[in-house]
Amino acid sequence: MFIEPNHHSQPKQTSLGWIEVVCGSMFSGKTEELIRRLNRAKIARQKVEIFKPAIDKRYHDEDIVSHNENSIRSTPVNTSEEIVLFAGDCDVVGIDEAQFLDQNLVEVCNKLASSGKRVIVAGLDMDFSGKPFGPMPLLMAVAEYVTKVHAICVTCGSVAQYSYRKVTSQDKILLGETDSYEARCRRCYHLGDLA
Ligand SMILES: Nc1ncnc2c1ncn2[C@@H]1O[C@H](COP(=O)(O)OP(=O)(O)O)[C@@H](O)[C@H]1O
Ligand SMILES: Cc1cn([C@H]2C[C@H](O)[C@@H](COP(=O)(O)O)O2)c(=O)[nH]c1=O
Ligand SMILES: [Zn+2]
Repeated sequence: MFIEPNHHSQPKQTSLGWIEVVCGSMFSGKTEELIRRLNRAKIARQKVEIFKPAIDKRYHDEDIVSHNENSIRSTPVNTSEEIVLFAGDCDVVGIDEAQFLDQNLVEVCNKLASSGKRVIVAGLDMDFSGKPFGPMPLLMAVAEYVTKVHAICVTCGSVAQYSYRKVTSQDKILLGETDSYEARCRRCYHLGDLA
């Protein structure tokens, strides 16, 4: 649980920011947790700017939407550098689906945090094949705080950290929901179709 700092009590130049990463599999609650932290920052009257990769248009062009239909308005970006341009003088930067952004996101987040902003990044730590996804592992390395959230294995009910792909595509990027993916624990993930 994070206690939101009061950015109004200190001049911006003297306060350092930081990076928080929220990671895990699909359906683990990353977006819910991101929205929760951003809404609390808004309640604290902090200026919040929220971004998502433009390719993720599953539910809505601009809104970030969780699997249980919580939503928050965001700005779609094509590159991580656009985040620096649009962040302006905000106190808090939120980024969802960070796994789809370029590796430069690490430098962008460091720059934003060093300029006094709280940066909250959510994304998949692993792709469907169990490999680290995009800039997420590097972000986890440089972040002050990393929260790994877990889903429930749809096969056995255990704690799930894998996003099991139910269709044959081997493309790293394949947008989808329960049509193409399910959350699985280690055992059921490795059992594959036998689970
Ligand atoms: N297998 C599952 N395990 C846990 N939650 C699930 C599962 N399938 C669907 N959900 C729903 O997904 C919600 C989390 O959605 P969301 O925050 O969008 O996850 P993420 O961004 O990690 O994919 C849960 O609160 C729950 O309502
Ligand atoms: C595992 C995996 C997922 N994706 C896609 C599928 C969804 O569109 C998003 C993840 O969304 P969520 O908010 O975390 O549920 O990523 C992909 O393209 N490749 C993968 O390997
Ligand atoms: Zn299982």
